[in-house]
Formats: sequence, C-alpha cells, structure tokens
Amino acid sequence: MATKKSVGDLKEADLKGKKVFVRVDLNVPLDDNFNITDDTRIRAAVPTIKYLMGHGSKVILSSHLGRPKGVTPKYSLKPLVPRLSELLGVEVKMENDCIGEEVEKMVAALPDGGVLLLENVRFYKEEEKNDPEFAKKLASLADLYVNDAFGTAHRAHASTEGVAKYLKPSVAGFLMQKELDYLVGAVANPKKPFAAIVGGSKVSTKIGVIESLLAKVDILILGGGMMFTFYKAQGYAVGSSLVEEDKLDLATSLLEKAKAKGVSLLLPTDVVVADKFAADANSKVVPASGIPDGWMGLDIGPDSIKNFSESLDTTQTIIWNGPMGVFEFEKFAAGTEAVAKKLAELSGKGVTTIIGGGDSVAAVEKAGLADKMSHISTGGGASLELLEGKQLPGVLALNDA
Ligand SMILES: Nc1ncnc2c1ncn2[C@@H]1O[C@H](COP(=O)(O)OP(=O)(O)O)[C@@H](O)[C@H]1O
Ligand SMILES: O=C(OP(=O)(O)O)[C@H](O)COP(=O)(O)O
Repeated sequence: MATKKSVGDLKEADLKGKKVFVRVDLNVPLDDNFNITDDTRIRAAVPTIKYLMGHGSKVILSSHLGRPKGVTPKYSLKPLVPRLSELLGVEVKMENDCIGEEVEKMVAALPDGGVLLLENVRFYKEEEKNDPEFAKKLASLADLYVNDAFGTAHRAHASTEGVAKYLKPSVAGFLMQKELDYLVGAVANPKKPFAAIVGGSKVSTKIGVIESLLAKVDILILGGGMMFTFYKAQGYAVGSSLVEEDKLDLATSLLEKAKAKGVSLLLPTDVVVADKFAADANSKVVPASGIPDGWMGLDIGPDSIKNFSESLDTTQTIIWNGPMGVFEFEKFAAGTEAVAKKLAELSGKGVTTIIGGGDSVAAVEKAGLADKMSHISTGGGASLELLEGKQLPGVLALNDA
C-alpha cells in the first residue's frame, strides 16, 4: 500500500478555521445502563482530535456504534459525550442526526477548536451501502477529511470511503498511521512460529479470513462463537450454540486445507455450556463432541485452556482477535482470561503479542494486562484483513503522501 498523506503533513493554513470531517471508530462496549465498559477506542482517537483543535480547526466527528437497523436509540452515541468531553477538555456538542439542516446549523456555529459529534452514521442504511448521495451529504459539512477509524478501515462505507471522493485533501489520522506502521511491519515479516487465535461472535465475516491465514500461520487456534460451525461441520451435536449454517461446507474445506498445508488447527476439546444466555445461567463442562440439546457453548473448557497454552509455548508471534467466550458474564470469562494471561506471560519472554478488536481489547483491559502486550490494536477485523495481505478500502481512498 502506497504511503498515505497524514494530518501531520498538512500546513497551518490547511487547518486553521477549516471544517474537518473526522471519521473515528467510537464503537465501544456499553453495559445495559449505557456505561462505557472499555474506553480504549475513545482514548485512541484523542491525539488526532487534540491536534486539530490545537490548530484551530472546527472538528466534526463521525462514528458508528454497533450494527443498528435504522434509527435505534440503544445505539445512540450520546452516552459517549461526557467521556469524550472529559478527555478533550472541551464541551463536545452533539446533534440528533449526522446530516441535514440542524447539523449544518451546529457546524456553522462551531468555533475554531470546537468539537461536534454527529449521531451514529449507521442510522442511515446508505452508510453501509456506500451510497454516493449520502457520502456527498456528509462531505458537504466539511472542507477536508481525516480518517482515523482504523477499526472500520476494512469497510467500504460512505463515511470511511465514499466521502474521500468529495473532500480534498483526504488524509490519515495519527491512530490510523500508528496502527498501519506497526501492523504492516509485524505481519509482513513475522518471527516464526506464528500463531493466530480467532474467536468472538462475528463468525460470518471472520471465517472468510481463515483461508488466507492458513497461508501465513503455523498454528491456528479457534474458540469463541467461531468453534461451533466447525463442530457441526464434523457432525458433532452443538445444542443451541451460535452456528452459521451456510458456512458448514466452508468449515469442512478449511479443516482439510489446514491438514494439507501442515498448519496445526486447534479447536477446543471441551466446552462450558449454559442453559440460557445470561450471567446467572446454570453451567457445566462437557466434551466438545457432545453439547446436549437445549444447552449452548459460552466458553472453552479447562482441558482446551491447557492444550492452547502448551501449543503457544513454541511460538514467536501471536495475533489474537475475538474472545474465547462470553467474557462479559463472569461464569464464562475463564477461557478468555487464561489466554490473556498466557499472552502476557509470553510477551515477557520476548514473544510478539498483538491483540485486536473492540471486545478482545476490552477483555485484556479488564484483566489488567493491556500494557504487557506488544501491541493493542483498535481493529479486530481490520487487523486480520491486513494480515491476509488485503488492501483496506478506508486507507486506499486517502491521498498518497
Ligand atoms: N461462544 C460464544 N457464543 C456467543 N457469543 C460469544 C461466544 N464467545 C464469545 N462471544 C462474544 O463475542 C463478542 C466479541 O466478538 P467480536 O466482535 O468478533 O470480537 P472483537 O470485538 O474483539 O473483534 C463478545 O461480546 C463475546 O461475548
Ligand atoms: O468493532 C469493530 O470491529 P471488530 O469487532 O472486528 O474490532 C469495528 O467497529 C467495525 O465494526 P463492524 O464489524 O460492525 O463493521
């Protein structure tokens, strides 16, 4: 990927008094009371915003939160305003929309160095469709574009890719630059043996990455919601666990390809199952080959933790995306915590450890181990796609340096 122009390359005159559309990834985990449970992504967005404020720009922040279908109050960005204001040291303004007359008025009233947060851009279906008219409406709010949303750079959406066609210059923010500098270097030439650990719940988007990973890694560990599609493909009973029915053939072929390529593909040998998706569910450990009817797998079991830990002992580079279980519920957090501890221990012995993804990073933060890792990335899917060798549309759209 050609080196992209950075916000740091712009001159004083390019920024002073200018309206800057800044795409950030503020897709942070919130609890049922809308408290932020991990603010890593907000903190990571601060350097670029402060730089723009300090250069007298009018900062227009745009982000998504979750995967809403239309306007959904639960996915409003409003709960983020107090923390963002606190971190920036200014009162961040917010409007109920991301386009339209009211937003335009707020932008017009913004002082130099002021910050406006637009409402969740995914409240419009046109965002994910990368609709040109919608992108034009977003672009019309500003004079130039800064993309600092590394976590969403693998999506060709209106606010991550489309707007760049209508705003010049379009440049990378400091977080985007930092992530690319680290990850491209680390994954282009990883110290071997190289292991990837993939879990979490975004099975349909991440299972596709596995095929490319098989060409890069020596060890591939699968856990979290990812594992049940592989179990079912092998004919195991999975109860009511998360399964992507239309990916069963893909899972079978991935198992065969791993064998043919000599990649050690490890699936959990035991599973912690629950009788409902809740913090107070009844739970028990069962072998992976037999999840009883009416039960769902919500974590990897103790035998799997032991096997995974032993296999990681031989590695020199590890990339991890996706928790091993539903770590938000204490009863199902042991697998994720054990992997986090193992990576922290190996980091101390010189192994390169890279953790990516909103929830994975939240889990590592919760365990108090983030500062032990080689790199904490704000992108899970984005870092996996980089590792595959893919070009990220949100980066490609920016001006070359
Ligand atoms: N066995 C499982 N069944 C259902 N959800 C799971 C399971 N294991 C993990 N998860 C969920 O996966 C979510 C994170 O997935 P994902 O978004 O893919 O990770 P990241 O944000 O790190 O990229 C967590 O909220 C976690 O509760
Ligand atoms: O949380 C995100 O990705 P991640 O879970 O892969 O780290 C990004 O905000 C992108 O979200 P999306 O996967 O709904 O496009």
